[in-house]
Amino acid sequence: MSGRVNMRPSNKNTLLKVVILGDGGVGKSCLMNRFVSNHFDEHSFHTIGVEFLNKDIEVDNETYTLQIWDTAGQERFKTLRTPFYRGSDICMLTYAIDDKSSFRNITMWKNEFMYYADIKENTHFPFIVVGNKSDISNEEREVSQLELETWCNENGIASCIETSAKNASNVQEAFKMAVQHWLRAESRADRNDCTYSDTVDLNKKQSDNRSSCCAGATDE
Ligand SMILES: Nc1nc2c(ncn2[C@@H]2O[C@H](COP(=O)(O)OP(=O)(O)OP(=O)(O)O)[C@@H](O)[C@H]2O)c(=O)[nH]1
Repeated sequence: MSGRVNMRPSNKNTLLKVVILGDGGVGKSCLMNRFVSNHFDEHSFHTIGVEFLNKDIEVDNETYTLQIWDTAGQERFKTLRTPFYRGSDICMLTYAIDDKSSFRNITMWKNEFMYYADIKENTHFPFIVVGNKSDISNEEREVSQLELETWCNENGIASCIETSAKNASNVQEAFKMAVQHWLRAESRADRNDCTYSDTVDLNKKQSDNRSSCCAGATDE
């Protein structure tokens, strides 16, 4: 028996909830607007609470509907944003590469997300780290790509990318990378569940109304 079990009808898009977190001013709203409407606002206002937009994306010949939640990064809006973390499929931890303190704070954002989304430690949750404003000059840069990669390695995060919402560099790629990361996490979870079901004691009497993650699996 092989392969992961796809339980959804093939004509339905998978809906993925993506939450974008990071300090106020790093460009979360601009990233979402660049991705959804290919638009950039030089004078973007601070977000109050949360806003969300949907956008379809094709990855590996499958279409996914991303429900993107743009949150308010300012500390005073914490109680307005945290109730929306639960049920997220992907978390985008965002900083601005010309703002070192926003980079240092991604640890705080990760912890805040884990706590309010109720994600257990050691869970392979699909985080992606995004260093935005890559259009700035070298003189203005405060966080190197090496620092980004080192932080991700130390924190067990496999996906990181530098973007510019301003000139659209890597924005599509960041969301695509996020979905690919989610797919890897899903297939790992499926494998773990199937490993469990493979080791069920067949001599033990089982109830008739049991459910199995591997129901409908086919031999290939
Ligand atoms: N140079 C440059 N500026 C950007 C980029 N993305 C956003 N900005 C600017 O950064 C400022 C803040 O952008 P927002 O998208 O509102 O930031 P935010 O993270 O949503 O901020 P909060 O809503 O307060 O959490 C705006 O003036 C944007 O024009 C980028 O890629 N490059």
